Amino acid sequence: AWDLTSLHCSFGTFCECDFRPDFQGLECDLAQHLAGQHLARALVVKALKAFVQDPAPTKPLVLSLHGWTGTGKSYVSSLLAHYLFRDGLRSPHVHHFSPVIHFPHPSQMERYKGLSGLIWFSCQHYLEGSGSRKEPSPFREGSRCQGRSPEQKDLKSWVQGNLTTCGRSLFLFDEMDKLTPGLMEVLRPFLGSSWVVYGTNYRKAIFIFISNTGGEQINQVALEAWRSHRDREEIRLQELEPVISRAVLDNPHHGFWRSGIMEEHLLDALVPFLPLQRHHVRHCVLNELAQLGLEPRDEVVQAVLDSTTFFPEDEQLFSSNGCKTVASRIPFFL
Ligand SMILES: Nc1ncnc2c1ncn2[C@@H]1O[C@H](COP(=O)(O)OP(=O)(O)OP(=O)(O)O)[C@@H](O)[C@H]1O
Repeated sequence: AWDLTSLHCSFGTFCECDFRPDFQGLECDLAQHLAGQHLARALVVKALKAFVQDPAPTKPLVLSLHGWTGTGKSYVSSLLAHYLFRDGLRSPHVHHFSPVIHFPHPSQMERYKGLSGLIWFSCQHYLEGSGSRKEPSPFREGSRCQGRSPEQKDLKSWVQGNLTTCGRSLFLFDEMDKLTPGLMEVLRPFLGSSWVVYGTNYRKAIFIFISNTGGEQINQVALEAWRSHRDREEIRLQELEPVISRAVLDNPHHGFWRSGIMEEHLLDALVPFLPLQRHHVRHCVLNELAQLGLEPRDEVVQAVLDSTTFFPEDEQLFSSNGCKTVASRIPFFL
């Protein structure tokens, strides 16, 4: 059947598809619910605003999110999708890739890259795979494949096809540190300013890459700041950027390894997520209780905190898995 919106989009560089940015809502939600991430919050909002308000960006927006597990990387990505697209994560223009689901076999890398043959990108497979994620994982909000039939495509033509349908597409690449090296090379041309896709303003796309790479180094900077009695909010991006870059460049399991993406400065921002402390975990518990429509009960908050493990051993400062398991542990204490 003809999809008139897609048809219209494919001819119009002005096309915004279901892109309906609501920055006020985003900023409000982040301020209220995102715990302990002053750098990520400021950086993401600033980069997005500048990008979206530019009527003719010279390149797509490319953000790389880094940090320890459970610190809010996927959570922030899901909020971005929610406040940028009318249908949020269900929008047909929001695309999520996870290596273990979409690129599981290193031996088939050439096929994934699109250099030979075709592979199945199965939405159904994605949805079944998402079952392992813990509620309220942002990626479980129903089918983001809705309205799209499973495609038989390689990564390059998949991205290109989606950009042709809608220049204002959002691509989320999860677990970048579990990718077999080489695959991301095919994305490199899309991230700069020279790629030409006929009839499409691909420069309006947003790419978000997520990984734990650099997490240990970020934690170390946060720990040293704490030991020297510096406020966490005094930690600056300039301290973290070089250590994250180094960690990525040194990690052969990271998708950017030898891809040229870092070397050619195609990333617009490295976004650090700091390790979460006890009061941040408390914040997460309160968020979760509110979401469940429950009163903030002290004994529940305390029980969740008591069941959280912290590191390093001496200081017991940072939550071992951030807020990742907060939602799944709350029911035990109700
Ligand atoms: N900084 C935070 N503020 C508020 N809630 C948070 C924060 N970090 C995590 N959470 C909560 O914990 C859940 C899991 O976090 P999330 O999936 O975003 O972690 P992650 O950093 O992507 O972890 P991983 O690296 O393991 O994928 C979120 O859905 C959210 O409910």
